[in-house]
Amino acid sequence: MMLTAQGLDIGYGTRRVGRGLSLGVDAGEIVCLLGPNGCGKTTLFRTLLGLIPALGGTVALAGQPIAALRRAEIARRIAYVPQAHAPPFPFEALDVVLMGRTARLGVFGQPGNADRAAAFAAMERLGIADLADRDYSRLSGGQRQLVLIARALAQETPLIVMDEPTASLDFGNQAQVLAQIAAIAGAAGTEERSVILSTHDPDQAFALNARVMLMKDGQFHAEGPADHALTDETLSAVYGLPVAVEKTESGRHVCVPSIAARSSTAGVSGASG
Ligand SMILES: Nc1ncnc2c1ncn2[C@@H]1O[C@H](COP(=O)(O)OP(=O)(O)OP(=O)(O)O)[C@@H](O)[C@H]1O
Repeated sequence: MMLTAQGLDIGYGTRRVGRGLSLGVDAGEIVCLLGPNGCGKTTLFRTLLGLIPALGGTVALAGQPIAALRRAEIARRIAYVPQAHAPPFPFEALDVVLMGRTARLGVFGQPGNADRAAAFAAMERLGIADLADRDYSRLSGGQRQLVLIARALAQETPLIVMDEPTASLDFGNQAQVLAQIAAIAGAAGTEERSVILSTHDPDQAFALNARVMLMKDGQFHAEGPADHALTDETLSAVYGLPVAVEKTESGRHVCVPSIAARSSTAGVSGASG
């Protein structure tokens, strides 16, 4: 197991956001965390990364308790792709990607040509090499997100944690990033790489053939392969409205929320009256 959490209680100081959370991430696996706004996804990620302490339970990386690992040791094992925000001062995009190499350098190490090459290669892989010398703070939200994913790739860790990696991306870039996530997982040289991501789009869990952790109010409501964990019943219960999981002619699963209730009839009677 690349990462295991057992009986994890998460939150901030005395404010408990979730309790009794257990999960494991295997080598090469994609785990998809789904759940409504505020259910605790980001808080769980921060706890798994050791950025905030667990309020109970344990997190272990390759069998070692995260509480006993130094920051640099954690950074060699997990890369974090946070939600993209503009930084307060300008950096070249390539320099942002280069930050992913920092964990691999010694205390006084400066990134060298090999690091710059690795950073640039990560950008090329994501199709954003043309952004390398652009000011990161002036990129679009989607471009910034891709730069942060490149940074995580350049970090060359066995596990990447991504907090809503497609949130600010357009339709085409969402599909591109999903394809990259599928390619990234299970293909890091000789070792297998794992990805754990959160998303608001359950269709993505199907598209990625991911293992799903479906969260509600700080607890796991359902878990397992997408077609097992994501059903009409579980999605309707967690999101609080009727949802139907349907299969398209091409064999893809899509999750369709009910939004029909008022609009059509009200609109028609309003127009005729
Ligand atoms: N620094 C903080 N201090 C105290 N409470 C916080 C802090 N950050 C978040 N919370 C609270 O913790 C709960 C879970 O928030 P979290 O950001 O983990 O949810 P989320 O599932 O990631 O939501 P979203 O889908 O909207 O991003 C929320 O009620 C939030 O208000």
